[in-house]
Amino acid sequence: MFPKSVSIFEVGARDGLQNESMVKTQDKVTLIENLAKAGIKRIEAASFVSPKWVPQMADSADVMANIHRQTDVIYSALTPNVTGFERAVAAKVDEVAIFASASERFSQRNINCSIEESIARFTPLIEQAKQHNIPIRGYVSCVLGCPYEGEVALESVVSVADRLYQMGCYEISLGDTIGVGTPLQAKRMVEAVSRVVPVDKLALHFHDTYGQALANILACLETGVSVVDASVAGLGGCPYAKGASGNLATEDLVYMLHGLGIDTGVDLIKLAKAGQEISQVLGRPNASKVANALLA
Ligand SMILES: CC(C)(COP(=O)([O-])OP(=O)([O-])OC[C@H]1O[C@@H](n2cnc3c(N)ncnc32)[C@H](O)[C@@H]1OP(=O)([O-])[O-])[C@@H](O)C(=O)NCCC(=O)NCCSC(=O)C[C@@](C)(O)CC(=O)[O-]
Repeated sequence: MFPKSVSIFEVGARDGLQNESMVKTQDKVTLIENLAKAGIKRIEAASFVSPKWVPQMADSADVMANIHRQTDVIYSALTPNVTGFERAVAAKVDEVAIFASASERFSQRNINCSIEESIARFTPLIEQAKQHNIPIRGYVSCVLGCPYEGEVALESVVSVADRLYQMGCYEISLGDTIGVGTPLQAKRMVEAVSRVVPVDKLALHFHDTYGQALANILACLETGVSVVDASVAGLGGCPYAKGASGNLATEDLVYMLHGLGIDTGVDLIKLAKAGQEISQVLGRPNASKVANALLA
């Protein structure tokens, strides 16, 4: 049984643009505003990580300050530590996201610490977020494979997801960071995690490197999960996962969901135009098959 509706968590402006060389602040703002106009209600708009690590996101405070915000849209940001959280609060984000990994080596490469150290680093951040009444989302990277270790033990995925949930994350987003997973594997992973984290608190975050993301999402929807991360025009990748392409294109996801009779609240044509505009700004082909077909 598929869910009646799916909540789309749009990550193009963060996961997508963190990998692009120096996009103008105004172009980011326009993208975020266009996404909201297309009916997207949850937008990851910024990332308060170290600008030494990811200079592409250094203007996150300016992005947040310049968005013409819609009251029914949640504008979220990544925060790796208390410094990032304080910057996010100053920028008046609606919610923050912490990000851990199920793979030790990816954790070291991405946030310069072990999995255990990352949990310790998140603890004071979570305490402060609770004091400010700011919801915290949790990511687990490398849930279906790691660019440095290859296979990742399912027990590690389950354990990290469980810990982030127990610490107070309201939702756990399961990241196939390098898009290597296949449908049965993805479904089994979600089923395993849902034994410790309720399925209605899980989200799918599948990169499309091997062209499997849509099939993986379809398989996982059968478990009851109803939140899916996606990236308009398939923007992006991860600076610490070489060769990984962007998340599944939001347009392709919306097209499939609407075809299944699943409500998203998104206007597909407006979304496709938003993706086309940012693709033109970046001077790169639009990675959404659906957008290319619709706008032809
Ligand atoms: C975690 C750290 C900071 C550790 O980095 P570090 O070098 O170990 O930390 P540090 O505390 O030693 O700080 C180094 C310098 O950065 C500064 N600094 C420190 N923190 C901040 C901050 N928040 N904001 C601004 N400045 C900061 C700090 O003040 C210091 O400045 P200095 O004294 O040298 O002048 C670093 O590794 C980092 O920022 N990593 C982020 C990497 C990243 O953004 N990766 C991509 C996002 S994750 C992803 O894409 C996966 C996901 C979520 O999409 C899911 C999936 O697909 O799997």
